[in-house]
Amino acid sequence: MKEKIIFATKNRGKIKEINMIMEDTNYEVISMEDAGIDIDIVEDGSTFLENAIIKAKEVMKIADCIVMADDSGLEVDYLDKAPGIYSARFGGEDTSYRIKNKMIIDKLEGVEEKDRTARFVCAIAAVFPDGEVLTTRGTVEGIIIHEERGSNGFGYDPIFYVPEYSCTTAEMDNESKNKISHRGKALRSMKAKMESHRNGCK
Ligand SMILES: O=c1nc[nH]c2c1ncn2[C@H]1C[C@H](O)[C@@H](COP(=O)(O)OP(=O)(O)OP(=O)(O)O)O1
Ligand SMILES: [Mg+2]
Repeated sequence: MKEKIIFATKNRGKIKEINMIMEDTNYEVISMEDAGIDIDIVEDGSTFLENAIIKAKEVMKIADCIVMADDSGLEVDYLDKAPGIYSARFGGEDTSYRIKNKMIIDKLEGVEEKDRTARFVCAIAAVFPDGEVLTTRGTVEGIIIHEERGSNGFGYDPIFYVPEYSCTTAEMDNESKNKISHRGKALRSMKAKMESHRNGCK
């Protein structure tokens, strides 16, 4: 029997990527929705890591299994690393990503290629029923292009171009994106940490 992990997110794009990465483990990842948990979590931490821990601990209050959470976002160097932890709230929480992406492109109008660097950052926290907390982080470097490209992924993927792969993360399939992404890196580190920390504890 696989051990259950509730992933404390309401973002379906994340869940898809996460399920693929966790497929080869002894864990069964279920979404908050599948777990019947519908709570609004206030993400008032000052770092990705703090917010990931807040999300996982909030769900742990009403769960009986391992809870994991991801807090992630886009850092644009020219904008002093904005939107950063405010990525989901940038331009308003309910504003579409078509508009958010356009807002970022507009803010970079006239900015030359070398100054359009950006990165996706992902912090993951795993909280265990015994109170232990494990955390990891992953990043991927890219540049902000001038128009949206691609329709896979979610969020800021259509404007995030990865030079080494000559495409945006929205032009990659889930498997390719997971190989290089902030979330892929953070979650694979978490899998490794869980193996070394938790073996024999159960
Ligand atoms: O791979 C990614 N590809 C494109 N955009 C991404 C990615 N990863 C994070 N992002 C952006 C989307 C959102 O604006 C913010 C995450 O915000 P964040 O609060 O962590 O997630 P969320 O509110 O969508 O779902 P939840 O908090 O329920 O997990 O960064
Ligand atoms: Mg959020």
